[in-house]
Amino acid sequence: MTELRSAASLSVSCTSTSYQAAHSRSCPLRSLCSNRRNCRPTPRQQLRCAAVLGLFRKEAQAPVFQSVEDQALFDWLQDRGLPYQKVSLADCRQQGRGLVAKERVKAGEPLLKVPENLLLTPELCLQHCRLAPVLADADLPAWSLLALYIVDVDTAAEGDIQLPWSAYVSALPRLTGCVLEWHPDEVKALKGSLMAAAAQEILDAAERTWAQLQPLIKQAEDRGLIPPQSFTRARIMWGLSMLLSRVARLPARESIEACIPWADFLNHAPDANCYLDWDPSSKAVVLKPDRAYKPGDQIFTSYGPKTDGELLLSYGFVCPPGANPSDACRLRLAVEESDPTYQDKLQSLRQHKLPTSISFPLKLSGLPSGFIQYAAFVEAQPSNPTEVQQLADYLFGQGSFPTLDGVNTELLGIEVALDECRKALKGYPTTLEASQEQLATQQQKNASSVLTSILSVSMATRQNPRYKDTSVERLPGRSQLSSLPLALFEFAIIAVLSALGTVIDQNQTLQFYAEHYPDLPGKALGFLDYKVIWALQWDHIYTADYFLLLLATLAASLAACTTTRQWPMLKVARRWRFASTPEIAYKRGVADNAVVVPNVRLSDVGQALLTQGYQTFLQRRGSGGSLYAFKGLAGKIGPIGVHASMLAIMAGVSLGGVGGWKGSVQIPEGGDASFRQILHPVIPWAPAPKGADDLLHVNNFEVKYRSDGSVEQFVSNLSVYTPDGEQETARKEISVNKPLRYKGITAYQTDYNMVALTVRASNSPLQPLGDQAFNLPMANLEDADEVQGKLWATFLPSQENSQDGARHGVSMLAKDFQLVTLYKADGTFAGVRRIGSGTPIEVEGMRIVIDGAVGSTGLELKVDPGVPYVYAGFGGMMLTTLMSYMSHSQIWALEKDGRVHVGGKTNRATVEFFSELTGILASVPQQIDLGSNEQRPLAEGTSEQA
Ligand SMILES: C[S@@+](CC[C@H](N)C(=O)[O-])C[C@H]1O[C@@H](n2cnc3c(N)ncnc32)[C@H](O)[C@@H]1O
Repeated sequence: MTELRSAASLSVSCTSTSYQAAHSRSCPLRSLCSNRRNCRPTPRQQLRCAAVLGLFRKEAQAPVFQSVEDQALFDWLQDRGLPYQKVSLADCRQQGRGLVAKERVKAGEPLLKVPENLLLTPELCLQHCRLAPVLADADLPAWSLLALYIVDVDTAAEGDIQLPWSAYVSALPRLTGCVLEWHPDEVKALKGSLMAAAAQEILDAAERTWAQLQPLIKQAEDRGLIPPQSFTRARIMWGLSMLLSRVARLPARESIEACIPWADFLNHAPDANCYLDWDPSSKAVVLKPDRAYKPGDQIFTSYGPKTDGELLLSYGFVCPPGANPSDACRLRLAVEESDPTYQDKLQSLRQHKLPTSISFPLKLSGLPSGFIQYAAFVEAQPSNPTEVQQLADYLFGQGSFPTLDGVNTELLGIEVALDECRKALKGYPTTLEASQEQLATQQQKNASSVLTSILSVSMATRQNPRYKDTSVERLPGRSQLSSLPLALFEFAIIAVLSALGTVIDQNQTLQFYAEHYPDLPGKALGFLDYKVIWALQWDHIYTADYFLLLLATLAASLAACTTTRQWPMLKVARRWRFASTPEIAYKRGVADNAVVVPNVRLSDVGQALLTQGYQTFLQRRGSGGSLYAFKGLAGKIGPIGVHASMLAIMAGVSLGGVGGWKGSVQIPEGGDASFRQILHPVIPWAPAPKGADDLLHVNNFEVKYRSDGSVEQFVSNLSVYTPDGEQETARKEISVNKPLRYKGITAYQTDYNMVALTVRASNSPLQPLGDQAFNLPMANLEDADEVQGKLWATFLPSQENSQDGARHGVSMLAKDFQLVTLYKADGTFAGVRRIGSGTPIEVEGMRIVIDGAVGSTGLELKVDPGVPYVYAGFGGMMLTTLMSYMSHSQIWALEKDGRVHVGGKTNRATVEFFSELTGILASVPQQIDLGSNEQRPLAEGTSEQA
């Protein structure tokens, strides 16, 4: 299909199903092809054609590959018939490359579908290998053939010879971290651990393979099949390490071992319960995932129920501590010599042909068979030899578990096991949650740090305190910063300084502080004088550099706590985590809330939880199932919100402190001033507010009095004009607590003054012609000696210039805007007049009428860019504090052997939670037929993983 008709003339619709009809003559694109008679398109060619025509939208979203090798491999796989994939290759950080869902994937849906011709089997290796002539009679095992061929392809590629499968081999990694790549010293470091023998076994097997291949390689070199010295030991070891980490066994296909390109990009998840296998119906290797995935999720498989040690040796990685339910350690149980029935117990064990001590392999996923019986026997305290005998018969013979003196020996066994496990696992993080959280934050480990962590875990298991909690120690900076005591300490200092800032007047002059905090005996707090205030910057605490630094430190503490603790905990809380064993369900809950409920169905438990407002998720597993339910997730979000709100408040305060402008002014009625004249920046480079050049005009200032003469309110009528004074842009009547807000500038009513009296005074030299009123300026005597409160005064002359040089006239005094008191030239009282009353008074030959008083308004102006943040922060804080009080409760339940095992926990109100859980379980209907596996679907609102 080389020549295509013009795309413009096409009206073909094509589906991916038709695309998958590879090599078929029914390809719908054939109708577009001028060469259609001879057209036998390969899938790759079809794809190219379709891409040109824009027909396959899905394939148009082709994955972005990290390397040309990956791209070449994908092209090659498609050429060889890899069907449309719902997954794409992606960089999965910790795990290297991995497969990620491109679209929704359902649980159990067959994925990948790698066809037969893409399996690299030992037969195929024998067929294509350049050494084939010398291998015919060698009867090599599968792994030797696979390794030899991989190395063959790799070596040939170096000499620019492309053997079949070179696209696959070129995309293989050079290192995996498996034990074949370790330095001998690293292997030696395993001495004493359970892994030492396993590591040696792998190394010995690899050496045996090399020894077996060496003569064959030599023969091939001699016969000129391969270049001399090209198949080195290091290369063969690399080939084997590839197999260790990539070969899959296919049970449904006679358990053959093969490399399965594309499928071998799947990474391992310890809790995955699905394996790659041959699917006879689709004639391909498929993965049926055990859970649903949404686009962007990495698809995981299981490499088998392997311990961390086994994973490390073969694959070069370990799971985070506690995350691998298949991880195992050995626990030795024996009857203690101090046991009063020691001899009787030994005798009974011998009678049942059992050793007097057994080392059991313990896994998080389950206990080894016979462990519980043995533990129960060792721990039980029968009172006489007959009871010992009886117990042994029950436990190790055919009988069921007896109840001994009211003690259920089965449960006793479990208790012993749990106790021993707890002791043995002391070196691990204390809860599974802790390890999940670590998983969320853990960085990718390189091979040596992996080794360190394994060593530390194995040493810690032996309770060596040196090695405890190494993963926590790895992040000292962040963990110290997020420590609660540090944050509380910072808080306390900030609170004390803030309190000082409230008590000590801020932003006053040195003279002010010298007057109010003199360096004299009897200082405030015994030490507080103006020198201390000035030196410690307590005159402007909120903008002092150390105060801002403290705020920044507290902000860093809060941010660190949010990112390293709260956020991972929220992520963990949001994750559905089903318990795979009763022990995990118990362990996730707290001890008091672990319950075994017989004769109920898991779906009924789910139903009961639903009605109590729990989000409930049910996962079916064979005849049983697992359930996870939670409520009150908002309680986990709340603390994050509180921190975010505090950060917003601190950011607002700091911004206001350093990025603001401020100033104060007295403007008489009718007067105006530009904002820029009044305001000055707190720091020189603080940006000017938007309306800085506009004019503030005082239309009117008024003091309102109550009927008893007391002041009710100070009211200023203000306007704002454009800088040229032409256009009024704002107008507002302001009063105390009712400021003017204009383009980020806030003008508060803070003070007032009397500027002049408007009078008429006949015979005064100041009186203009006619009876026109004139303004007589008032002096402010507020700060004069012996004056308390406000007082203004003026003098109205009665003569131009007297001959004796003395000034003749009337003195007028006002304490407020209501009354004026008049005094004669000799200082005697002349009378009182109400301002604006119009009643004249005759003094010093003048007839005086006081028409009014001209006031000036005292305004405090501020620009605080942090205000929106502070308001938002406080609003958020109120809401999120309430949210924080909600309990986050989680419940795990697992149906196994006809019983439902339940574990639950909550972060608050534990007593209420326990009684709620008890009530819920009590409300679940009892079932008669425990054998039935049928599970009713949950009601609406319940998500369910099939
Ligand atoms: C079959 S390959 C998977 C694809 C591989 N990630 C790649 O980039 O080619 C197995 C290798 O993937 C990595 N791997 C798989 N699962 C992992 C996990 N859970 N954590 C860390 N590494 C993992 C290990 O390096 C392992 O040797």
